Amino acid sequence: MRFLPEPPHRHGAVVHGAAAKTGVLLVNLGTPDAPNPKAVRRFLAEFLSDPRVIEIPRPIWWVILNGIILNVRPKDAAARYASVWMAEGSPLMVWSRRQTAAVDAALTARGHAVEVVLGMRYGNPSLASAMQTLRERGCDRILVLPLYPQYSASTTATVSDAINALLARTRNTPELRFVKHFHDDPGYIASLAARVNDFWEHNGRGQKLVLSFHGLPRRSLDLGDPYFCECQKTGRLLIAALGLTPDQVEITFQSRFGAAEWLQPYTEPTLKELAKNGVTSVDVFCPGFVGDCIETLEEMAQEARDAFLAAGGTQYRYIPAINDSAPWIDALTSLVERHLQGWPTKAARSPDMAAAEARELQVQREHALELGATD
Ligand SMILES: C=CC1=C(C)c2cc3[nH]c(cc4nc(cc5[nH]c(cc1n2)c(C)c5CCC(=O)O)C(CCC(=O)O)=C4C)c(C)c3C=C
Ligand SMILES: [Fe+2]
Ligand SMILES: [Fe+2]
Repeated sequence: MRFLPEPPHRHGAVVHGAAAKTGVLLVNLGTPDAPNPKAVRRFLAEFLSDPRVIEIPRPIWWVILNGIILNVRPKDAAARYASVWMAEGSPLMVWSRRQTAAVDAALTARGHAVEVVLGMRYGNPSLASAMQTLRERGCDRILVLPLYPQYSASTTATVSDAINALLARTRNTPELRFVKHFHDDPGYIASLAARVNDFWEHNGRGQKLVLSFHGLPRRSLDLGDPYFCECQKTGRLLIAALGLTPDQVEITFQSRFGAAEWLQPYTEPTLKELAKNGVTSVDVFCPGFVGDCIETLEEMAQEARDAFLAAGGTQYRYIPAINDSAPWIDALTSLVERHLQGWPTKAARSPDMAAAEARELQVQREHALELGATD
């Protein structure tokens, strides 16, 4: 077993971690580095090789992935990514970065001295680089918060898998906490409701509100994954917060991938059905995505719109995700704060103490160099 290099530290009289800090690692799925087939292929190869995502026996899946999917999908997906790419990059990256910076600032404003970084499960910035950043900043306690409100093995559990795999190669491991989900968090629900109400205030209300969640293979539900039920609960709570009745809303599942049955009802067929049944205007919102990304901006705001209008609908409006809206940043900051309870996070250090810590860090670096550290 080869261990990852340890950052500079000191033995003996100085207690390890005397100046240990608390880190917060926000994690999202990840996205290609560029909207071109090569970058998309690299991203999809990593993502779709994860056995938590595709639960098909490896030899069979390897042939399908490398023989078909990675030859066909990147070109088409690159064009779809290009259609939503922002000046600063992929929407998922842009919103994740803004959320990270905003939570960092909000925690500081609330008096916490913690390090907040962003890591992506696939692609960049990798979880390895994010964990390394936290180590270099002296974090010996780390709170990991996957930015998925609803737990699923294919999204949330694979984050803890990856972090634990990194720690399995680390000698001096940090103290760790994982947030499992926040599908029923009152602050999250309130920020969803605020987004929808705000949209309606400015644009009026459509006949139906469609709440579309990312899908999963139906089999995951049968095997005990709570994702489906958590989506339903988020939907129920949001409907209540909006003061609506269930008949004014459809809860659906999008982004079906592959030939197997996925969670139902499917979003696009439901939209077509609504149009055929005389519903002419719909408002579409995706509560499971805390930031807009290709799945919302391309699939929901473009593809699904075309399908609804082609089926006879006349007005289709996509309501943007909660992104960096003030209520959501506030809710996310409170969520972090709550999960940090019991860990020292306050910046209650005098300038003298800060100077002493800086000197100590310098001594530790020199000491490590004497010992021949190379990192
Ligand atoms: C919100 C939760 C998500 C679940 C659950 C989820 C499951 C899941 N996804 C795929 C396949 C793909 N997903 C893709 C993009 C994508 N998926 C999520 C979130 C969930 N996925 C996000 C936030 C994104 C956007 C990434 C971005 O760059 O913006 C893609 C890539 C896009 C495409 O080619 O269509 C695939 C493929 C599976 C198989 C799965 C569960 C088994
Ligand atoms: Fe040491
Ligand atoms: Fe997905």
